[in-house]
Amino acid sequence: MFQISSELKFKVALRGDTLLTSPRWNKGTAFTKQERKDFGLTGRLPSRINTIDEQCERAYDQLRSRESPIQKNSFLQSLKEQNWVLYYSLLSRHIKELTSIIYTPTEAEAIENYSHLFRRSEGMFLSFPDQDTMEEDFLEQTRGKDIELIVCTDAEAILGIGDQGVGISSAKSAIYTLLAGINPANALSVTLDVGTDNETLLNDHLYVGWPSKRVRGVEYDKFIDKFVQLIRKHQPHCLLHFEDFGVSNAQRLLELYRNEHSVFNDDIQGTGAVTLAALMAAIGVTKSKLADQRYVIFGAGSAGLGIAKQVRDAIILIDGVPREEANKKFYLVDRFGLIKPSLGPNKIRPALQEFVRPDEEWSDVPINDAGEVELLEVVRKVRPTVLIGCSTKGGAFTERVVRTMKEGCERPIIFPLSNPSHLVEVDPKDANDWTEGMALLATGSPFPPTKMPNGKDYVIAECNNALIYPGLGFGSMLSQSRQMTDGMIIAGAQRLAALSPALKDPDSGLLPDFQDGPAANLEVAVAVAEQAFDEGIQGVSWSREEVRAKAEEKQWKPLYGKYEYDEQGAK
Ligand SMILES: NC(=O)c1ccc[n+]([C@@H]2O[C@H](COP(=O)([O-])OP(=O)(O)OC[C@H]3O[C@@H](n4cnc5c(N)ncnc54)[C@H](O)[C@@H]3O)[C@@H](O)[C@H]2O)c1
Ligand SMILES: O=C(O)C[C@H](O)C(=O)O
Ligand SMILES: [Mn+2]
Repeated sequence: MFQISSELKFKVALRGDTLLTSPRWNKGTAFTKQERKDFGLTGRLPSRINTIDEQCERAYDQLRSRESPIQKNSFLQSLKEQNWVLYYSLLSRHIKELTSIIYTPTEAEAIENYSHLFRRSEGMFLSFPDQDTMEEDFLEQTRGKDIELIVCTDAEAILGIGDQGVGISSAKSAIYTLLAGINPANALSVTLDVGTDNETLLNDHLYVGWPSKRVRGVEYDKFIDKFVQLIRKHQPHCLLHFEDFGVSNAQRLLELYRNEHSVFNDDIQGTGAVTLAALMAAIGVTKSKLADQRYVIFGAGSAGLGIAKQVRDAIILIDGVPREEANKKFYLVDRFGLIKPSLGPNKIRPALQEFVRPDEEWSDVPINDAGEVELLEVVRKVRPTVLIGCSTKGGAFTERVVRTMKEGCERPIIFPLSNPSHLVEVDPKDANDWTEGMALLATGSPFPPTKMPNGKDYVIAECNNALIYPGLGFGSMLSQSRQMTDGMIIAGAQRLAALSPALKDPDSGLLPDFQDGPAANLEVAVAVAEQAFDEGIQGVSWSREEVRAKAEEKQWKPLYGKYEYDEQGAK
């Protein structure tokens, strides 16, 4: 349980209702008698003074009275709007249970219904038609603030549920606080509203975003550039986290800006890193090497390509394999089947070039009516040891696909990573049954343990980027590196892999449990910051030996401090 720290003291300039309606400063019934007097609250609150434990107990009881996950999500969203300390304190006490409510999978439903559940706006909305005032709008909310983290999205490819217009996902930012201790006052979620091609939203008169088709091409690029340059000008040290951009923009924008600013794309790099960690744990169980695997990746979008590149880079770095040779270990399959040159340039993004398989290799393999090599045929020919899904196609790893894979290798490593839960490429229970308990499994959304043939539970690791991106980001913020380098990301992934419970017991989950997400992300952050020192790109004056102590010191905790009224104090 958290203790009220006598050392935390704040000078606060808000009084009465403005204090009670400030989620950052509100303590509700936990205001002390003295504070009630000093801040004009005595007549505004019932007499009894509660502890944070009592407040959490009450809030948890209220939460439990909501039946469905989406009702619980709405309740927690309201709580966040009322009192940050109480919200994060409650989440911290029930991390595993409540992460699935505020984040994946329930957030998908909240996002889809954003305009109908809308009560109060959160974060910043920068809309295409208002771009002339973008700088003023940005400064209005950020002037005088030390923004360390901006999570931004244009919501074109939210999870696997596609274009959601302004269905904001502020959960990514909340997870930074919950799992890495980022001060929520220093974080900002930004929605870049460039329209939507989602007809349901466009036809919905309650849709709260800009009701127009998506802006694309030069106009889009200019809008994004205006935003990025604004950040470079006014918040040059902040980490810019890109989330859920469409496949035609994600990689491109990352490459465009990553050398100029500390930019991070979660779907590409966060997913690549967490999947690399899970794979390292899996090969620890099978006692093999990354370079010994044959990889089939189904879904060659942001996540699929991010994983291929991340694992390829690790094969080069760790196993010393030349790049060309390492590339050949990957087989990418997308909606048009295996990625090979004869698909033509329209179906192969330039970024996929390194992983295109030669047509000759497939001349003896059956094709479908559209001339494509389907997943089953790829699995038959390649006999992969690793099969990863990030396709948004629920159920794509059929019984035939999984059984065929099992025929070709003893311990198939199968990671169906698409979110939310109903889009999972194979239910882990089925994959476990079809492989007689031999598959090493990890999923993107949380799933319950499955039974092994010997009756033992097999824990399904949650291979979700939330297990690593808060730590990657925190490590970069802590070291004030101007870039998030590949070396920093690999260092984070290696540290996470080293925490795998499967290294001690092969039947345990491949990755730490989400309940241990804060400890895991702290370790990742330390590794990332140390790597920044090793690469000489830290922007701080303290030394590498102090990284851990500085990390612990910097973490925000959901604790009430003592308030003193001061006109010049915080607002
Ligand atoms: N577990 C995680 O941490 C994690 C991280 C990122 C993404 N994801 C999930 O992965 C999925 C993809 O995300 P993304 O960001 O890469 O999206 P994306 O839009 O960039 O990529 C999706 C890719 O899948 C392909 N695809 C669509 N339908 C297909 C089909 N029927 N067969 C084969 N391929 C098909 C698309 O052509 C595209 O290349 C989503 O469900 C997302 O939730 C999971
Ligand atoms: O949001 C998640 O749960 C993971 C990932 O970023 C995704 O897009 O699915
Ligand atoms: Mn995402």
